[in-house]
Amino acid sequence: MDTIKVVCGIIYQDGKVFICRRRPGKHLEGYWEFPGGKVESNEDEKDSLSRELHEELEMEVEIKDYYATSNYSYESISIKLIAYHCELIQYSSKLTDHDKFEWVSPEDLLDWKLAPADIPLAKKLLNI
Ligand SMILES: Nc1nc2c([nH]c(=O)n2[C@H]2C[C@H](O)[C@@H](COP(=O)(O)OP(=O)(O)OP(=O)(O)O)O2)c(=O)[nH]1
Repeated sequence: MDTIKVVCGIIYQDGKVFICRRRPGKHLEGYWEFPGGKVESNEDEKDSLSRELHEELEMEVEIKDYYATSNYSYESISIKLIAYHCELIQYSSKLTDHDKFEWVSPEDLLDWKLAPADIPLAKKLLNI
């Protein structure tokens, strides 16, 4: 099975974390995720994350430390989901690939229907 490399941001503002819902028509529609996207070949992970956040959300962040990687096999594809901590610089509610966003307390993350690959990342934030 092919493995794709995906980078995502755990984006904080005032102690809350940003999640967004994949819009209808997308793979995993209706699931909530940490925003990001596929890393192109030879692309630096942080450059890729900045690019995806601009393209999908017109969001600007400061990318901080590497956080963790979650490897997950869906039916037709395996993904290596690489997460970085980020701090929000600027966002004005623009959505393209998603139909909703929320700022949530880390302890409430598991109440949301997260994409399966994201659940280990959310659990790690809670030390469980
Ligand atoms: N961006 C992001 N993608 C995730 C997360 N969790 C997870 O399983 N994924 C999956 C969904 C997608 O199959 C893939 C990310 O690709 P992408 O977000 O660039 O998707 P894309 O725009 O190319 O859309 P598509 O081709 O899948 O329709 O990884 C996550 O937290 N963030």
